[in-house]
Amino acid sequence: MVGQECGRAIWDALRDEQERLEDVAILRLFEEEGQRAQEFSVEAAGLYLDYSKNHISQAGLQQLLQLAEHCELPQKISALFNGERINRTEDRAVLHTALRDRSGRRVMIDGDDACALATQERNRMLAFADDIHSGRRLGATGKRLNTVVNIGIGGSDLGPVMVVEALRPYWLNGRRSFFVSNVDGQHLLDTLEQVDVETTLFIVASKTFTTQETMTNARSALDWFLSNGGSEEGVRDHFVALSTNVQAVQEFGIAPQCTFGFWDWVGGRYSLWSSIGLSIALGVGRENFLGLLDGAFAMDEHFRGTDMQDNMPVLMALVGVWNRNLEDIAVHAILPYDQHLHRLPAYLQQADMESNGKSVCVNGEWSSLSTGPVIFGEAGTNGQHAFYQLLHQGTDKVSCDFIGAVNSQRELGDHHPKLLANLLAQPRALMCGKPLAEATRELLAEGLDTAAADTLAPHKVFDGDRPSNTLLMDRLTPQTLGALIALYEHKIFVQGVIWGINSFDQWGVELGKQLAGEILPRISAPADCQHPKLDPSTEQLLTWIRDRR
Ligand SMILES: O=P(O)(O)OC[C@H]1O[C@](O)(CO)[C@@H](O)[C@@H]1O
Repeated sequence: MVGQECGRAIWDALRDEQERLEDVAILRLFEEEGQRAQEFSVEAAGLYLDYSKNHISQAGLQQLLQLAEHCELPQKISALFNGERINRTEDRAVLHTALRDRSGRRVMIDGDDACALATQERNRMLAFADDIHSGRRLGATGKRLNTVVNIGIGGSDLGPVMVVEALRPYWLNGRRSFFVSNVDGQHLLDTLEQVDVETTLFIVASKTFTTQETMTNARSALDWFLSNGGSEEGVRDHFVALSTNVQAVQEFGIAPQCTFGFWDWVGGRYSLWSSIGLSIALGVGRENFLGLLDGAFAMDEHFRGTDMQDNMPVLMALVGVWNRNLEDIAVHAILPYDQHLHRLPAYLQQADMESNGKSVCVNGEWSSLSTGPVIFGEAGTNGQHAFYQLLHQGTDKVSCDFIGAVNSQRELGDHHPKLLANLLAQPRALMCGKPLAEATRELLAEGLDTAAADTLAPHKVFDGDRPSNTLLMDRLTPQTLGALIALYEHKIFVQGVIWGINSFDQWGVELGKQLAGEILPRISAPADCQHPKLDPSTEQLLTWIRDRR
């Protein structure tokens, strides 16, 4: 069998296997597949993944591996790392991996070595951070720049803020980091209230340097600087830019020596490893920034060099495909049992949903498969007291990633064992559930009479068989964090390959931007002005707004 026919046959076999498993609980699979716990776990780059609590059999997994082969995954992994222009709709290579490859390997792109370019710019950026740390570079009035306000949104915000929060114990003494993203002026105002004009460095982070939110915030920050004692000459000491658009940066008034660049082969949501990571380097220092890159590189090496059946990102992706396409689970929860990873769900929302929330395949045809799930999440245990009710008893299943460190970055009494106990209990509860008979027995043991126990028991039933992964590391460090982020990046890429979509464009964000541009002039314009009519609902909302402004 070749081509499409072969692909169809694999999908048919997968559906047959899923049907067979409908009456087979995950716990039964542990009995049928004696070594399941060992076989369905993998270790790489300081991370340990147990995916045995998914409702998938060894046979199902083997079929998925065949599917990956059929989709030419190994060739596509090579194409990714070798800088082929796999982002077809934007005609770009996708080389965030080159940003963390410090091995001396060359990856040629348009006649240049991407790794060398990355090293050169990283060295400039890190030297700048060193100068700020050592006091060689000061604010305009001679004071140390101990405060950073990163102005960016999406990939120019979520990665840096997530990493800075995750590496809190690594913060250099006395440094303060703020992140402003929302065009809601309150975000900037609330931040400016907390900073001192003489000691603050503003980082304007935008790949395109055209993004409405970022440019609006940057202009307002500049106005604030100038009207709060900052001088025109002082701008060069207090404003830097991170961008691929050097010309727009210059037009804004930031000089080339205060600009750190990157390239169109770095996608926004994959850019924290580039100059976009300046706020990270300023927060945690050169060594820890490099440690982050090294952790990601270790995962890259595992991903490109390991057979698919032992390859962590591949396995995680395939299990995700099983949950999405065979079990029809449309929502995936990211549940880090680590307070310092509290921004990881938000980061992965962009990484996953902007990458794989697509309906059209690379070949331009509508996808016949469901693609990326809805991603949401919250730091454990907070989520437990908010939405886990639905995870355990809701009508729709949600697949989950439980993530945690064996040793806390900061131990306090018996807090961490309690956190770990919850981390292990939740996936176990989701898988094992609690049948009606057991619920009834417990109620009778509590002293309820039979009628009362029978009435209440159905509410205490957990149907179980709800799938999850558990992802552990020894400790959350720059290295393990780097590996964790790279793991998800590659997982998302593999799923895009299986679904036949381009994970590296984001056309779906354009229409809203375009319409906001059309609506903006109407917010304060009188109702009878010459604009063409919008839909009745939007017109009505505009009237309500205008009447109150
Ligand atoms: O870095 P920029 O160009 O300001 O873009 C910010 C974000 O906007 C998007 O283009 C779309 O929302 C993201 O992909 C990107 O991360």
